[in-house]
Amino acid sequence: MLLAKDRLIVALDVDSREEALTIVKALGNNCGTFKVGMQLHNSVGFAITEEIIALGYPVFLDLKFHDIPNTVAKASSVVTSKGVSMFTLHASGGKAMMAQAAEEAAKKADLTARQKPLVLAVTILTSMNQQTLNEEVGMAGSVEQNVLRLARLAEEAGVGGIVASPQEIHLLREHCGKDFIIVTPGVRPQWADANDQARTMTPQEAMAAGADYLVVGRPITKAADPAQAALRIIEEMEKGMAQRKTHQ
Ligand SMILES: O=C(O)c1cc(=O)[nH]c(=O)n1[C@@H]1O[C@H](COP(=O)(O)O)[C@@H](O)[C@H]1O
Repeated sequence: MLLAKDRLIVALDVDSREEALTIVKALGNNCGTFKVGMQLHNSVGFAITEEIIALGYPVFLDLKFHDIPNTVAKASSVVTSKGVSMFTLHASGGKAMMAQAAEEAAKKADLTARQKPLVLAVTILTSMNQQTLNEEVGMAGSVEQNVLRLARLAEEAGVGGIVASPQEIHLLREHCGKDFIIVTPGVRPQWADANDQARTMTPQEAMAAGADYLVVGRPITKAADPAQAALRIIEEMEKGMAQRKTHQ
């Protein structure tokens, strides 16, 4: 049984190795996984992912692959060979893309005796709302309908889980398998700014709704005391997990 702190993923959205390692050292074991995204990866390359793994922390490499199946499958093989624990692709890349990525990652993990990474399909970005989805992107239907459709496609394709906003967790828990992992960014404690996130909930609400992991960036990394902010969030997550148990 994972503790609340093991279910907290901290997004290292910074530009340099030094800034990233300062946060990693400040938080230490007060989070389960560090997320390296396109900002940090494109600034300093794979070296930072390898360095954090060498320090003994799991890394979620969030590069959100979205390309033809062969290209994404090969990229999935590469990131697996680096020893990442989780990585992302866009569910809207389609079933074949997701299935081949999951297959290649599993094959590479076997070949290199690495752990099999959790492949996560991003459904509808948490920065989008009903209006941007329908009017800008041109996807018909509600956000919830689209998240659920893409989540089902991801499950059929054989990836391990999805990324969705906390507001869809109840729906996903109802319709997806119980072992299908739900990772939720767009998490905002009452004391933090929403920034560019549109579909938010507090850490307590997201855990009570049934999230497996929360992704939190700025409320921790931009806090005056990141370790203290992480501890406050973990306490809120614990309360949410306790509520979930009494509901089940
Ligand atoms: O894939 C993600 O991690 C992701 C998907 C999504 O829909 N929304 C989203 O915010 N994220 C990531 O989650 C993190 C959220 O950071 P904060 O908004 O600073 O807490 C960022 O690193 C985003 O790239």
